[in-house]
Amino acid sequence: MNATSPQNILLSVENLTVGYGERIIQQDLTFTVKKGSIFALMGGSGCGKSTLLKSMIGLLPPKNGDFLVKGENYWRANKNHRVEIGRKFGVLFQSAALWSSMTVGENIALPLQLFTKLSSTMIQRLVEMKLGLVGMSHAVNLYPSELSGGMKKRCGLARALALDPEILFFDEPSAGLDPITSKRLDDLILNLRDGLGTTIIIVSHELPSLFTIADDGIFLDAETKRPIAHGSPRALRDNPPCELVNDFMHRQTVQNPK
Ligand SMILES: Nc1ncnc2c1ncn2[C@@H]1O[C@H](COP(=O)(O)OP(=O)(O)OP(=O)(O)O)[C@@H](O)[C@H]1O
Repeated sequence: MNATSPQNILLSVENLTVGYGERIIQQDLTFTVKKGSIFALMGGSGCGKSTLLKSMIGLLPPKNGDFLVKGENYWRANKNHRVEIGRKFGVLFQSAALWSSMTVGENIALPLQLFTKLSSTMIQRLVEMKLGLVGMSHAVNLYPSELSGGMKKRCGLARALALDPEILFFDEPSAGLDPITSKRLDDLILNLRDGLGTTIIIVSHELPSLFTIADDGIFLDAETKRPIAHGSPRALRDNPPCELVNDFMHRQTVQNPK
């Protein structure tokens, strides 16, 4: 199958406009995400990356345009059907958003209890399996307050994986992590893509991480409120289409000139 054939397209964003109230944040957003790719939403602070992500995960209805998931029109579907389509999604927020009053194991069990009819023994097994995937089996009985930032991220990821999502959305996964922990998270994300075939949409400012893991993406501009470049972070770094993209992609990568 050709890499860009329609069968390979998992998500299509078509002429999407997103914003809050009367305020438009981004418009004319048109792009596709291929199955099994790691797709980056890039751009400077405040350009609207998280706003677009919110529209893609069902938290913010778009002002215009369409968002198709495997050919199904997400926002034009009725609410029940939209929830059903959303069952394909897993989300990891910047804060990991674990419930503080529950242990890690209980946090991961919650979506399984809410959305499946599995027995408690089976749920327990799945919790152990998901924690094993992110290397956090030992944390099953710990509370979020007992975890470091990196551990919280990995447990948040285990919860995002609870329902075997086809599509994972990450909002700034590396924020606040040291470079080694951040690199481990990159490896984990690559393993999910390569091992489970998960498609990943990622918002991140971490250029080294984006150059390592992302194979496609879109660059949003705050001033024109439009996307100004498409392509992988590596391609945009090596062949920037304009000065803004060039500055963004090179600012942190020019190292040891002599
Ligand atoms: N709930 C909200 N209501 C109104 N305006 C908002 C809301 N959330 C964000 N904004 C505004 O939308 C614009 C885009 O914000 P957004 O968080 O999407 O940008 P971003 O590209 O993700 O930024 P950063 O990289 O700094 O996280 C900003 O001007 C912000 O102030």
